[in-house]
Amino acid sequence: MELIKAKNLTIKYPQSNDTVINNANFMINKNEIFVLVGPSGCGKSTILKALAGFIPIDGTLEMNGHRIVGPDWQRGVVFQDSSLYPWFKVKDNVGFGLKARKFSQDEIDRRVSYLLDLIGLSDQSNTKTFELSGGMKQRVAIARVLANKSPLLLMDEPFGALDTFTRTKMQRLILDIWHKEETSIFMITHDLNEAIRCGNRIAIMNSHDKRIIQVINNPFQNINLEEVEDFNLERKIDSFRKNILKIINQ
Ligand SMILES: Nc1ncnc2c1ncn2[C@@H]1O[C@H](COP(=O)(O)OP(=O)(O)OP(=O)(O)O)[C@@H](O)[C@H]1O
Repeated sequence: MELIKAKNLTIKYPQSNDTVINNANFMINKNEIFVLVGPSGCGKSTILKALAGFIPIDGTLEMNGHRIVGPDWQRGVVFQDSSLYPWFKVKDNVGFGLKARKFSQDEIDRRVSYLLDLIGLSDQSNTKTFELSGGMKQRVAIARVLANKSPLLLMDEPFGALDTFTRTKMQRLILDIWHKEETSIFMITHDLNEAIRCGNRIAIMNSHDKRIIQVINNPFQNINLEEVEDFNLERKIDSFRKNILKIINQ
């Protein structure tokens, strides 16, 4: 089932004559992880900003058949350095959006406690956010977005600032969250192994077409490439990765 539909999506930033995205056409299904890869500067974040409703577009961009005209709770955004309130307790950062939407304190407490359990930070509920590690902060940022039950999470290099070990753990967490919350995820990454581990489908941009040029099904989701011992499987994944690189460099 289709969640997002982009038809002839074209984007120019105000005060610039350059067309950054030119006639892009793609769709994102309900309950899928749609990962976008491509070279630096090709327009990945611009597409994410359009999906979030942060920037004006030409063409059509719809969610559940309704035009995206601005930011709203239905699309939650997680950036590489998500801006949490450092002096807030962890639980207050997670419940912030719900409070703003005037949910009852009971509902907020219930949802926040469930989410802290989900991200493994129940013990840090009352800790001030600035005291957390980078990986923990990113987990709080994800929980804060999940609190709103947005049908679509938009993630721009969410683990880009984390070390490899923490990153691998976060990828597992995302897959776990995705199973439990039945949400859809649009994720940008520079790391092809991350794309292969997380994505149901991988969308590819190159440096000159200004649009998504191909979307491929990923048969290797949920496989942690660092743990693969089967030589044949490793070869298959390697050839899949090389194919993606070939398309990026086209
Ligand atoms: N606010 C802005 N105003 C004008 N031009 C912009 C703005 N933001 C981005 N651009 C331009 O749009 C193009 C695409 O940028 P974008 O950030 O979407 O690329 P990206 O693929 O996400 O890059 P990266 O992988 O390095 O994050 C670039 O040429 C960039 O300079």
